[in-house]
Amino acid sequence: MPDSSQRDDEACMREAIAEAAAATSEGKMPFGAVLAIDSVIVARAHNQCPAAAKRGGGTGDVTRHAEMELVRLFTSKLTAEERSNAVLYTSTEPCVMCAGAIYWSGVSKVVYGCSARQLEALSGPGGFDIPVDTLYGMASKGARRMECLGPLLAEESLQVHVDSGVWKNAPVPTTAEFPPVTQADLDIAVEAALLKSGLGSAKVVDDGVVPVIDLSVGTDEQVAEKLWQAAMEVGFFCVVGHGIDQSIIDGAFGASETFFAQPLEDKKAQSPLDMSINSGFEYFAQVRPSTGVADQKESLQITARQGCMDDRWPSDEFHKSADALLEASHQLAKRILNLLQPQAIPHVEPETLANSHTLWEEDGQCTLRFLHYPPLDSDTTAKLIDDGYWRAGPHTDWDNVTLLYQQMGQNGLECCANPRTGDPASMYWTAVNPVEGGIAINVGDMLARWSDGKLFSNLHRVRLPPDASKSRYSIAFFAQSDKKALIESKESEPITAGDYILSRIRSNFDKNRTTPMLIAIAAKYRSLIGLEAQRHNFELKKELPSEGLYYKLMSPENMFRSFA
Ligand SMILES: O=C(O)CCC(=O)C(=O)O
Ligand SMILES: [Fe+2]
Repeated sequence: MPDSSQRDDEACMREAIAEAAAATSEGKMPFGAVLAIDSVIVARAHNQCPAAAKRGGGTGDVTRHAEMELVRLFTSKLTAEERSNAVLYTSTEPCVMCAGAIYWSGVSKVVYGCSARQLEALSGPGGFDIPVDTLYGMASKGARRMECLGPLLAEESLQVHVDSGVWKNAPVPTTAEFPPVTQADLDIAVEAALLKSGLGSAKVVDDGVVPVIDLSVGTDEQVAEKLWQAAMEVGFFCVVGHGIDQSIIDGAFGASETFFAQPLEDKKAQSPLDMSINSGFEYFAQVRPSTGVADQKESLQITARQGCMDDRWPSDEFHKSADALLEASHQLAKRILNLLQPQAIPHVEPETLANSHTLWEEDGQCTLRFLHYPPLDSDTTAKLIDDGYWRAGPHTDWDNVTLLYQQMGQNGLECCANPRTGDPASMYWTAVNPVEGGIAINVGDMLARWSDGKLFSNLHRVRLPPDASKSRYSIAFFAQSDKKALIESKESEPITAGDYILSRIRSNFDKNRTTPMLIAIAAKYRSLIGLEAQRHNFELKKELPSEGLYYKLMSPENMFRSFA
């Protein structure tokens, strides 16, 4: 039976361990500490070093260990006498730096959870070579003594270290220990695993293997079969013979160049951004979860829903050109979806998928996005590439299919297998260069959901070329089912397309959704993709220097599918 002082020590230690867990949920290193006087907690703190920095993914103040934070906090508030009655509880045996700070703080006793040696089994050698009691013994020779106790509740403290997912030798919990994995969980894990994928060492296959399919050759069945193969094997393909008049495409690119050539203030004034409806002009504002920095682009979003573009058309000419391309793209997307549906979603009525896309109706979600990647001088470009910037950072689209219009000579788009496919051998980037008269097409997450993963959405990105002295223009049409359309997959719960998009936003940015299961999944995909995972994109991004707009982008309320 523990005596009352041991019970008190354990109660206080649990508070220190809770602080360590709080650090994890903020994307910080998993260490916590509290100060107690007569077993009443009077101060608490946790580590403030970003976990991503530990993995080489960012910067951080390395002195912000939990004990340092705590000592700084209470030494400025408590008298010397109060401090001499205080006990400091820390979830893990202090390092040399913190041991020094604790000693100088004048507390009477320090209690630690797991020992540094125990942590080393998870972390690998960590430079904690001098056990802290030896250290205090040495320091207090001839001066005052400070009591040192531990390990205490080591297992509970170590569990927080394991759950944090930051230590390379920590066992990855098996899924058997957790509830079944849902699609939303997978989505979060994959998004998490994407972080820094833009900087990954994946090889680039420049003379890519993106299939080119002529839609005007063969029967519908034959074309459907070719599309299906391409969608299954590569996820990206290029269609020619699609029936869209080149003059419509050229007209839209012309309107795009005219619009983007204007002064920034004019563009903002002509088409003000409303992120809640994903409409309007955006300038270097879209931050990808995979990179944590803004895409080097400006774009104009047109969401084809009633009212979304009211007072947002830059000009009548632009309106006319955009409408023509929107209409033609909508028709082509519907045709492609009709061809894919029998194999992708055999359990729903024919044409259900295609018919779930309306234009300009009450709950339409199709979007046409005009993109411009402005030219840069060579010094700026070199610096941006060095700092991990992309014209468009790696991402998957959230829609059913995307039609992407490119212009000859304006390369840079690359695609890569989705980590969900689970085949590390296919994790390389392939150029998706423009093809004369062709439209690049890719599968998005929504179709992956409809089809229970028979089809996968692909990662893709737009490279910042070493010579970025010329603009790149592209136009993307995102075919997205109407808000009220029900995505009836066989294996996942039915969900409306509107809620699906919202859940993607929430799942990415709701820090409360952190569970050990997600950590396990992220760890699994991290090893598959060979990239650093980061479970707390939202929290991590709060660390990054960014403009106000960025915070708006990150907030679920304000950000309606602006990451597609
Ligand atoms: O500009 C491009 O080629 C790709 C754009 C893209 O992937 C997107 O906006 O989702
Ligand atoms: Fe995209």
